[in-house]
Parts: sequence; structure tokens; C-alpha cells
Amino acid sequence: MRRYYIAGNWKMNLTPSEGALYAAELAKAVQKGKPDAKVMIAPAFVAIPAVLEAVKGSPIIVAAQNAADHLSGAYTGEVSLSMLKDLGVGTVILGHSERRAIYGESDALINAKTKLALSEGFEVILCVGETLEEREAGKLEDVLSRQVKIGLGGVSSADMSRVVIAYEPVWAIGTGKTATPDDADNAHAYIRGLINGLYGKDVAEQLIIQYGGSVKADNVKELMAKPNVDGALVGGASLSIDKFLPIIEFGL
Ligand SMILES: O=C(CO)COP(=O)(O)O
Repeated sequence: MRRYYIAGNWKMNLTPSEGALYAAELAKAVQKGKPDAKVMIAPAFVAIPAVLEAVKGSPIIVAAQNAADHLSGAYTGEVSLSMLKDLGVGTVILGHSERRAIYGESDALINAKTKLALSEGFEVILCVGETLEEREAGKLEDVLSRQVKIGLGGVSSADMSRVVIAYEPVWAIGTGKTATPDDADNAHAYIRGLINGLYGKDVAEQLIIQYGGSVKADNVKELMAKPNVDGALVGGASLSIDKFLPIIEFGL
């Protein structure tokens, strides 16, 4: 039986009180229904404690959207993995295209964060994906290869059981443009091939690869039907129960 993993990245939306109300409602719905997937939500840092409290006793995983590349010290404005661990968070999204494009995070920095998070026992959702310019210039494979190889540099085969890759073509994020299920499947197959080359067949087959970019109730089923698409990283449509619930209950 296939394993699916659907994640909601709230980005800089929902205050702690809004997030807690929504998360409590989602936890109730998840316990009543039968989601077809493992379900994760990633609130803003300040909303994490309230959201953790709201989902207590439910199978929903609460993740962070980012973390610093150091565990403590003089890094004004940053939040460390040890702080997140202290709250009870065990999953972190790293290398989101908004971190790369808006905050200038390099592949080397994302790799440092990935290695630190894995050594601290976290599960890492490593985001990769090309811009429209890169895709149109025929550089899709070069970009994915660079982001995967540098992002995972020094990560052991054993630690790969705690790595998820999210393929998020930048041109499909928040734009309403979704990659076709075949586009997504082809990119995922390429990524799986890279992992096969780096870690071998078993790790490549076990790897969960999520698709992200304008995932909605009306396209999720088609995407999940593809052999290399094992889940989704959802932005806008993860912000309300009426939009997110049909995504986690895609019913293949
Ligand atoms: O960036 C995303 C999730 O991390 C995707 O965002 P949208 O679903 O809003 O396109």
C-alpha cells in the first residue's frame, strides 16, 4: 500500500489564536474522518505552542517552516532547532523557495541546516524547484541536481529515512498555475533517480517526494495518482478547513 504525506505550509499567515482555533477544528475532523495520508501543518514560530496544544491527542504533526543553522548564540531574530525541540517539534521545512529567493538562502546554507536538523533528530522536508526562467532555459534537471546534491551533501544513508523532498516549481507557487500531473511526475522521477545514484535503490524507493504549487481539492487526486508523487506541500489551500480537508481526504 502506498504511503502519502500531505503538509500544510501556513507561511506568514494565521495568528496564534487563529491558528489554534483552526488546528483544533482540523484535529477533530481528522479524528472523525480517515485521512488518506500522514498530515502535517507548519504554523509561524510564534503560533507553534498554541497549535501543538490544539492538536494534542490527534495524529497531526506540527512542523516549523525554517530554523537557524546554529543551536544558540548571537543570531538576532533567529529560532534554533534546540528551541523547537524543547517545544516538542520534530519536523522542519528547509530550503523553501521563498527562503531561497527572498532571504538569499544558498544551497550551502540549506545543507548546513539540513545536517544540523538531522543530527538533532528532526525529520527534514527539503524543498527544491526551478524558476520559470530556469525551466524555459532547459535547466530543470541542472537546478534539481544542484539543489538535491548540495542540499544533501554529507547526509548518511541511514539519515535519509528522515528526509522528505518537496518539489515546488517556483512558477506554480501561489500563482494558480499547477504543474500538470505528468510534469510533476517527471520531475519527481528525476529526483528519485538522483537519490538512486546517491544512495541506491532502497533509499530511492522509500523516499517520499511531495509536490507543491497551487495544490487544491480539484487537482489533488490526479496528482496523487502519479507513481512518483507521494504527497503534497500545500500553501494557500492549507489555510482553511473547507479547502484543506478535501486535500487530506483525496480518496484514491
Ligand atoms: O509554497 C507552497 C507550499 O510550501 C505552495 O504554495 P501554494 O499552494 O499557495 O501555491
